[in-house]
Amino acid sequence: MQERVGQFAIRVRDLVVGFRRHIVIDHLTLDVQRGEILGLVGASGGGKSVLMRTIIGLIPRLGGEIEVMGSSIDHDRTTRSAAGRWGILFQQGALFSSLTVRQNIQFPLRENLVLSDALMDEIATAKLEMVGLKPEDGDKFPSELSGGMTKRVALARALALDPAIVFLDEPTSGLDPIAAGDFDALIRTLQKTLGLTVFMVTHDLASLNTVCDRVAALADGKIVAIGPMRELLQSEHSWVRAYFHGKRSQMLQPKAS
Ligand SMILES: Nc1ncnc2c1ncn2[C@@H]1O[C@H](COP(=O)(O)OP(=O)(O)OP(=O)(O)O)[C@@H](O)[C@H]1O
Repeated sequence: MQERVGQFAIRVRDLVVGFRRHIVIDHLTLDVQRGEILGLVGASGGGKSVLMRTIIGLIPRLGGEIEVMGSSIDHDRTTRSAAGRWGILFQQGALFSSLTVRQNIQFPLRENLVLSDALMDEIATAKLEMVGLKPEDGDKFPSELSGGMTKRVALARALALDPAIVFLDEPTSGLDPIAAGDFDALIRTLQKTLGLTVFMVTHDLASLNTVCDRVAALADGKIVAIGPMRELLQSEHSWVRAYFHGKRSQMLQPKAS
């Protein structure tokens, strides 16, 4: 099939990443389509975070090519020039504990733009609303937030610069199933209303089932299967089969009547 120009938010070709003699990502190729929610699964320590951090230019690569929204990613020059192209939600939320929620959301704005205080406040209030929080939550400090609220604030901060892509590292970890389901619904709503591309590392089988358009499985440093969840469930790859058809996964799947 001929590829349309601009169809991909992220294109990774033949990527190699390693530390000393330890190769973590081994000639990996991956396309993420614009506007899709892609879930990335893989064994613990298998390289999911390394892949995500390499795509956003935080880790240098040993070989291969990375393109994000049509621009190639260069480890040394990425951080500043990339501002606004993507937002990131790290695993623990990573909010600044000495700043209020509002100041946390405004942090990327202050770093990258020159705006009046009034406009900054307006933007922070709009982002809070976008993630289902109240304007008065903006005055709280991170220590006063529940786990679910922390994730929402971290998401609001990731959205501060109106990015085209958001990277989410295990967004529902540590949340109870109801809060996790609510967060999944929020991600889906934002993807639909803002046309976001979402790259999500997750172990959460419910998220993979309900939110992701496609799921990519990382094993042996490569993407060994990619497609809608129903296709992943049919994969013959031994690790993918063990992941989705192992005892714990079976418990989550409805029993045939
Ligand atoms: N800065 C670093 N220096 C050296 N080794 C690293 C570094 N960052 C990651 N690694 C190694 O790379 C491998 C992949 O780590 P990574 O954090 O990407 O795994 P993961 O798939 O995200 O795991 P988990 O699901 O447990 O979070 C591990 O062996 C880890 O020790």
